[in-house]
Amino acid sequence: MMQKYVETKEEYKDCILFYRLGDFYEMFFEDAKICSQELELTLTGKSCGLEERAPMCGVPFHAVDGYLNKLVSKGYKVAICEQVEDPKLAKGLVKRAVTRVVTPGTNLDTKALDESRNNYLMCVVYTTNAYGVSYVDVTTGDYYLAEFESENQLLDEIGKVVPSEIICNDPFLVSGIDFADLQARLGMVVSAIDAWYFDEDKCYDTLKHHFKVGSLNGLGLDGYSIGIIAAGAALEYLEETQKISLDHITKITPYVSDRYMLLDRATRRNLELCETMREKAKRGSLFWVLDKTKTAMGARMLRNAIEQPLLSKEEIDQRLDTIEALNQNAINREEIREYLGPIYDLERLISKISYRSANPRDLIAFRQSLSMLPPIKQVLNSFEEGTLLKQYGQEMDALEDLFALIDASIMEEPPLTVREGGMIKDGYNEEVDHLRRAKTDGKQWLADLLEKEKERTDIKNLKIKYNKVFGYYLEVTNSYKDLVPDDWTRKQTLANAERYTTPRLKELEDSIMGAEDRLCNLEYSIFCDVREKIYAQIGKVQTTAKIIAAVDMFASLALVAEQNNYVRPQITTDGKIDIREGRHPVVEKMIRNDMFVSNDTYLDDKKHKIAIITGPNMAGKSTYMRQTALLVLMAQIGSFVPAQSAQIGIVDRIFTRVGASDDLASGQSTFMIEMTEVANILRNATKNSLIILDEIGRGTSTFDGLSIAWAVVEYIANTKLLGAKTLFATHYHELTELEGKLESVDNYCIAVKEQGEDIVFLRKIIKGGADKSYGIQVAKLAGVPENVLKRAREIVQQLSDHDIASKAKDIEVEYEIPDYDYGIEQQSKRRVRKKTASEIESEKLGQLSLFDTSNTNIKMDDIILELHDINLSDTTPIEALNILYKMQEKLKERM
Ligand SMILES: Nc1ncnc2c1ncn2[C@@H]1O[C@H](COP(=O)(O)OP(=O)(O)OP(=O)(O)O)[C@@H](O)[C@H]1O
Repeated sequence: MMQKYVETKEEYKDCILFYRLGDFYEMFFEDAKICSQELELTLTGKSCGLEERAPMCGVPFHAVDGYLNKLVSKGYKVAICEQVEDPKLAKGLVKRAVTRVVTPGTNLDTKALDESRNNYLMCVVYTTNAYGVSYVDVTTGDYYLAEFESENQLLDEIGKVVPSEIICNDPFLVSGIDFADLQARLGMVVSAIDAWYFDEDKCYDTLKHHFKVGSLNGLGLDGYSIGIIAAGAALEYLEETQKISLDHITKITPYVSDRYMLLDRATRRNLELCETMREKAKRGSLFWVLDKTKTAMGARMLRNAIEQPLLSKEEIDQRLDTIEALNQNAINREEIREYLGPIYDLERLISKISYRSANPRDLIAFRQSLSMLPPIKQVLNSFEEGTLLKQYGQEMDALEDLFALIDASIMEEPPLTVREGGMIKDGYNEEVDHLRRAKTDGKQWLADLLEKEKERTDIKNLKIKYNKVFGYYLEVTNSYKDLVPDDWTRKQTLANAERYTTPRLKELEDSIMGAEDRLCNLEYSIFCDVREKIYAQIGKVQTTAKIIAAVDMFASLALVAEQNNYVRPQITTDGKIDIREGRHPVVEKMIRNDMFVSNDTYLDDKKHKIAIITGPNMAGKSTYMRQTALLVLMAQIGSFVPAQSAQIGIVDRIFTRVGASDDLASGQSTFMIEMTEVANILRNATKNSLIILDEIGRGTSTFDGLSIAWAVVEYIANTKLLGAKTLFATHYHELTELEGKLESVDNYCIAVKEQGEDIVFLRKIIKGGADKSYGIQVAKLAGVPENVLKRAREIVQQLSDHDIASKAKDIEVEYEIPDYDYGIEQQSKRRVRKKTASEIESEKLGQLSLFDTSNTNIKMDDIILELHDINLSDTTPIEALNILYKMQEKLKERM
């Protein structure tokens, strides 16, 4: 047995092997150690012919689901090895085989999954210069494919889809994506699968075979090639590892990127669309505010809509019309929502039916859901001709025949198991009724026999009992033992009773038990037949489920709009964003008593492209900018928006660069991440994009930061270069000078009121630049000790006496200094460059006079060698000062 085990384990090296032994799944060796730790199981041992006993632990077969889910949710893959023949009939060792491999992306146990999100398995295939991607949710049958040219686009897609598991071919792993990092950061399992899965011909054949078509032409996949490979490989992998029917995957949808607004992964995270940045929680996200859906299907559709704002005015307007129609008829809306309440997850139920694991209770849940369809259809039909809702009403199949079928066949409260009978309703099948009667009549037969034997033997407390081992028997307590007649046969002796059978009792037992067995088998086959009949209509059920999801999503958006006083945005294509009295949808819910202060936004693609926003810390700059991005995004998903009025010119992309991101695990410095994101924005934004930049340049020295920020604004403002609409928050007040210099830049600030030494935040955005930073006042609010504040005030005073910033502007001094970035050979070569910010700052502080090496004949090499790793621009002024000071000391020594 252990030898067989080792052979099987060899085949499933990357999985934990659950090896079925009787009523347990056992794990051995390393697997046992992992499981004992992760599942808190006792580690025992088993002799296995080796010197040491094999570490072993096990879980009971009937409770396996919980343990499986625990392992899978921790990112393990589990191979289930079952006994595939009846142990009683086995000659020698019982045959065993792996029947399923459970992984995070293929978990079918819906109890373990978040119902408001899809559980995707993503397959990525990398060829010379493109990525083919496909993602499948086995629990719903959703199946997509896409193609991307760059790694960046692929990572954005991963950020959108958030699959639970990625499978890929080898080149993908070596193409530059660090999959261990991906695994750690995104918490998803990434693994390479065999190359044969990606064989092009085989992938085409897999798809043709699955969709039962002679060619792929009819599937709408024209123009896709590598995407098809990913799709074929994904399907093949599922077939191989799951060994379940995949018939519920009835269509494949190509992802059409020009239908949706492009949101990169940093923006998704920064805008907290479906989860918050830090806690990764739903509460505090846009989804949290907008989700009042009643069904799991509706929640998933809403989440997908939030992740994919639209670009077409027609499509957006159609959604807005739908919400308006629902709110003009709030009674209908609430009626629909009431009917939606009892609807279970039809998509996941029909998938369960498709892979034949649905039990009778699932069918009852299905029936209960179906019972709500006719009234919903009726309400939908009452909407005006031409509306989407009316269209849904007309298209929706209320599936009354399936309801009638389950209603007539399956009992109201059936057992969970399918093999023990008690599922099929009386009157549905004649033979079932007949066998049931035999069962009840059998009881009477037994009662009659008992009476007769009591009379004959005079054993007063004679009983007929039943157990699984002995079947029916007569039980006599010891006090009556002497009265037992000769024709009874003893079956068992207990401490104070004896058990007997008689020929007649045996006869009755046979017919009763026979009826029981036949009934169970018959009920099971009828149940399977009902399940098949439902399965036969899977296409209709899936279409109806999508309509229900959409209706639920719209009803939710409508209700949220009404409850929170949102307005319908006016969607245009003129590039103008004109929001009056806009509010942040999440922050306004988080703060108490309607304290949120609304603000206007005006941007266009001509004279008001860029708004530079200054104002003290805590004033509300970030909130304001995110609010603008969120309102545009909400409008483009077709939702009403929190404002008094909003005119939204469709944007093709939203980019954000906000605060420190949580990419620290990737091993990059904060400043490096900041600059990477800025670079990404400048490379990918178009003149129709909306860009949110929050304090860029903050991560480096003041002057470098200011210069970068300045140059970025210039670049964006220049129509020939970029010309995108931009909100730019900054603490560099110097940037406000750009208003005069660049035509399309406006200054705004968030107002505060001074009250003695303190400030009061007014949260109102007004024209003009802020005059002060109020950093110390905010530090006071945060509880920084008074003596620190006092000292800070003194330093501010000193610094402003020097007025570094204004003098810095005039400095154009150029002097010779080696460039540290050059190779050793070139280091003595003198280059001309301007002073760095740190040097100027140091100079102005009067603590160091800058040295000039031009009149000395010192070779710089030695000093440079020591300073080689130090980049001045990455240091604080004080550090820069120290470095320069050390250099000066060394120079003095040499001189
Ligand atoms: N319009 C508003 N109405 C009411 N409260 C607001 C408003 N805007 C912001 N706030 C509150 O002020 C807090 C600080 O806002 P925010 O983080 O946007 O400030 P900030 O100016 O970006 O600060 P910093 O420059 O320090 O990053 C928010 O958490 C929010 O609770």
